[in-house]
Amino acid sequence: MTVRINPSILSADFVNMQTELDRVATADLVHVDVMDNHFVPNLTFGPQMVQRIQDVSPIPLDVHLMITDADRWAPGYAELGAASVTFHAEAAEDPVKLARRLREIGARAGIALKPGTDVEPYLELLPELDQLLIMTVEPGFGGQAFMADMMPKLRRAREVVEREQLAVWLQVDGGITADTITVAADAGADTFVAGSSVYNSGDPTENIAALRAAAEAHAHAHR
Ligand SMILES: O=C(CO)[C@H](O)[C@H](O)COP(=O)(O)O
Repeated sequence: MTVRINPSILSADFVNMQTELDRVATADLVHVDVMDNHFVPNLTFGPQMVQRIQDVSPIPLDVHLMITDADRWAPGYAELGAASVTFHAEAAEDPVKLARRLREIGARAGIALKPGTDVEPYLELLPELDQLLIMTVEPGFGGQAFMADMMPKLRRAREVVEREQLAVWLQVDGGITADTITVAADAGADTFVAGSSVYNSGDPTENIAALRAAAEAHAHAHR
């Protein structure tokens, strides 16, 4: 199983974004948290900033929209060249229609589930998706503690992906460290978003390598 490490620039220095992107060039995709202060109580940036990130990033963009009215805004992020665009299940009127639109434009389409959102109603949508994001913190802020009680959702999604032989990436986001990543890998995640543990101490390249090694050991042991 391929493991992907996606550093979250929510923990980066926004004033030196180009340098911060270059520091995570050994990762797979850069996770870009778009927050509107409506869907979550925090505000980051919008399409103009993400366009500039796209222009200068050494690796592809994994855009995570924590915004209301995803139907209106999500296609623009696909159009600017993001490799993947993930919206929250509650934020789209018709998640399947929006996922199809994103794929038509050429992006990978993802749905994100907050901790309080049940996975069951979304399992049948998996064939329409390229990735499913199981949040392991309440969306909105970096630096929160990993919620291990989300693992049953992940195991359930992994079960369906394996049974149906789907090429859907299972992503976790929130509180991912070299310790917690092993728990998420054991439960079936293959794509790991990490903000604080990549940027907040030490060297991002070494942190990414440590996360990758820990996840790979468990992803392989698991299957
Ligand atoms: O989506 C997010 C918050 O809503 C962030 O991507 C996530 O929290 C990453 O930060 P950390 O690794 O510090 O938990």
